[in-house]
Amino acid sequence: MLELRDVQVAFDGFRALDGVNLTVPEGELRFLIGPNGAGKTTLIDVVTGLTRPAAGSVRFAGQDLVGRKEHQIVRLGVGRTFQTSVVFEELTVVENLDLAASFREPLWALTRRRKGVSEAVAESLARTGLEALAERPAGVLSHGQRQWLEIGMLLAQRPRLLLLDEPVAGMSKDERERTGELLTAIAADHTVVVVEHDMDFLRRHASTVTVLHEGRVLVEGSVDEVSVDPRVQEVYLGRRADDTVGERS
Ligand SMILES: Nc1ncnc2c1ncn2[C@@H]1O[C@H](COP(=O)(O)OP(=O)(O)OP(=O)(O)O)[C@@H](O)[C@H]1O
Repeated sequence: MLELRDVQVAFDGFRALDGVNLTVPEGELRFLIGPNGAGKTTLIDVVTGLTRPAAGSVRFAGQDLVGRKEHQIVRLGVGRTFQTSVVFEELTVVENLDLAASFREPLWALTRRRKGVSEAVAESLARTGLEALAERPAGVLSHGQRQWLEIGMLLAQRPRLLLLDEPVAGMSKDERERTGELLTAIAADHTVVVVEHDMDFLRRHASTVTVLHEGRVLVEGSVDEVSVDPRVQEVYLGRRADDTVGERS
């Protein structure tokens, strides 16, 4: 379980997070939305140790995360994707997965590794549906396949909590659908937090949505509850929430 209490982050006096309270129970697929600058990426940065909050607590699976280094938080089972790609184009799909998986292994395990793919890598390939592309260089993947590879690279690290920043941005309709199914499948045995703006996507795949605005949690509820909430509509410039939310990125 992930729990943020009264988390505050300030950049030169500007309050990017202004007292965020958020609880994500184990095994939930939680969507995080909010206008540009609402603090969504900052929230992920705080959980993953990239940004240290000025105040508040961040707990995951009984551990306090504040003050820990990024790699320590990864080892506690928290993984994230970035808005920018971390894939090595010259390496094959399986090599990228292998490299990601090795991040959590001690050095002796790397030197003693047998030939062939590890269980974690094989599982990631199967889950993301990339088996047929395993030996292709990552550079030849389509945009959608590349995003799945990044999710696979996270899975290969065997996290318990995954934080995904706009995983369907730039994807085709079919790719979005497959990603929604993938996220739902992953949430069967992980806790997943997804930053996403696309309202159609949320309607199809989200159960609970948290709306951030100006560094605070504005509303939390089902997609239907959230999209008709007057506070959410007002935040999205008084237009129909589903129009505006869909446009922003
Ligand atoms: N390192 C930083 N230094 C200064 N200001 C920052 C920094 N990181 C974020 N901010 C500011 O904090 C606010 C929240 O940013 P954040 O990226 O978390 O928003 P967001 O909700 O993810 O927005 P977007 O949808 O545009 O990605 C923004 O006003 C941003 O300009």
